[in-house]
Amino acid sequence: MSYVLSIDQGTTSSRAILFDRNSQIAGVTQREFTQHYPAAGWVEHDPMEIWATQRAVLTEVLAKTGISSKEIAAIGITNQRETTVVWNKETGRPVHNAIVWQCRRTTDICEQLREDGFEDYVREKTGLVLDAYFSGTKIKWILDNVEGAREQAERGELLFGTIDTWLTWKLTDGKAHVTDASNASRTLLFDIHSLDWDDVILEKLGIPRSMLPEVKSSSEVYGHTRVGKSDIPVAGIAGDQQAALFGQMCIQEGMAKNTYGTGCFLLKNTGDRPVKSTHGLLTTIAYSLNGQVTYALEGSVFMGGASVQWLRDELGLVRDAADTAYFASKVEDTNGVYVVPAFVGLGAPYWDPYARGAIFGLTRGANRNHIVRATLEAIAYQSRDLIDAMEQDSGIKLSQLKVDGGAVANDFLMQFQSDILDVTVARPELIESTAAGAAYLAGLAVGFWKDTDELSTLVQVDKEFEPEMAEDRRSELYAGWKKAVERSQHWSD
Ligand SMILES: Nc1ncnc2c1ncn2[C@@H]1O[C@H](COP(=O)(O)OP(=O)(O)O)[C@@H](O)[C@H]1O
Ligand SMILES: O=P(O)(O)OC[C@H](O)CO
Repeated sequence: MSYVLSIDQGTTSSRAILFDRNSQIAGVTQREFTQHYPAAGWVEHDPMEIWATQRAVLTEVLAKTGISSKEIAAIGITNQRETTVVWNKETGRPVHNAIVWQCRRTTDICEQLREDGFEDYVREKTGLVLDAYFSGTKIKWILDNVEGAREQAERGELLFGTIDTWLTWKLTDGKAHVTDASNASRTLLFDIHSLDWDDVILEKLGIPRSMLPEVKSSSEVYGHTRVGKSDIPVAGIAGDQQAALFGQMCIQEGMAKNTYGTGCFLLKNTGDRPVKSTHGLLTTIAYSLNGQVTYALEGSVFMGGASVQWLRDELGLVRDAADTAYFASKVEDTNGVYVVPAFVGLGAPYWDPYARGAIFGLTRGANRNHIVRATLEAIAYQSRDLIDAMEQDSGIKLSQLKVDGGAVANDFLMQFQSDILDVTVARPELIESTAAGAAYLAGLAVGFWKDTDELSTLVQVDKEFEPEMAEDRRSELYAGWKKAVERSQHWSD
């Protein structure tokens, strides 16, 4: 057998990617699916459409490459995290659309829990903040709002799963109702210390334990799926950001990756210690492998590449995202301009939902190039905010930042990131780290790859960006950023 197949079920598309033994991509297929916005701030997906598109791309990638199902050693799954599906065990039909991680409909439930003094307990047990982002309150919403759902759940007729669980259940014809520890750690229901569902939180949210999947490691055979005439083991599961961490082989304590997509997701491996953040970062499970759980600290930037889309679509300052590097490099600096892209408030370490976007430092000489450059720089400043917070929380200094995601194609951004952090930024040859991570986890489980030492030899660096900026310049620029952020805060309060 020569390949491992990775299923990458993201927020906007379902993809299938074939990796060979050298971790080279042999084929990719992708299908977008419908986003449902039934009310302001609400986001849903149809779980059957997710399954149909995922199944279709799986078949298509084999047809497109002419690779036989007999050549596939294992399937690994990586997924948009937190998104919640509840379905009937007998019929296999979801009782409601999936409630997507972005959906804000359960903000009031979170507010109520906070008023009840539940926040510290949740933080302590799950490592998360009490927010509508996570699955727990979304399950409660479905049980409270779908007619008859709570009674059915109490009779043991309904199952819950994040997208990994839903897909594994479908792939194995309902035989495996499982998740992995990385996905479980995003539900708001999982005690990341005892590694079990937490009965106090389940009781508070009125969620019967019988709905919940069995929590497995991130690399083992969960079941088999029939493709053509082969029964292929489904053997790896990890949430997409954790899969990217593994795909970049950030397997030692202190190693970190930042994914620059629509938003930026920064994860730092903290080894076998769950580190409690005092700066609003999340404590999460990176992966569970060979009987050992590895933890991570996580922080996210809401507006990463999305702020480049804003330059392109709303301001019309560039025609293509890639042009930003050209315009930014036409000037020596931003001429004192700072863009704070707090369009939806600010996340860690500020957590200010009332902050709003702003451009500071405009003078008569400020032009398009300065604004474009300041927007790219803002992505790097926000990432530095997170890295500083992580260093303070974990006491571990970052030695190198590994990067991936669509926006890492931007050399200007990568160089500025290195300059403002005073750290080497390493861009891998293979920027499909997420899919690679799921493939590696699955391949390890079936012996396709021997161990992480072998995998580490497969991850090749395309380019390393070394810091070139003088320390006093770095301090001056970053101090300006902090001042700009301060001015943008509490705006719509
Ligand atoms: N050369 C570039 N410079 C800056 N931003 C870019 C560049 N290419 C893509 N982007 C940004 O990266 C994002 C797409 O990256 P991707 O990893 O596909 O995101 P996602 O997985 O979140 O959809 C977009 O927001 C886009 O604006
Ligand atoms: O689907 P993505 O890549 O935008 O990732 C979504 C994250 O997993 C949400 O936590």
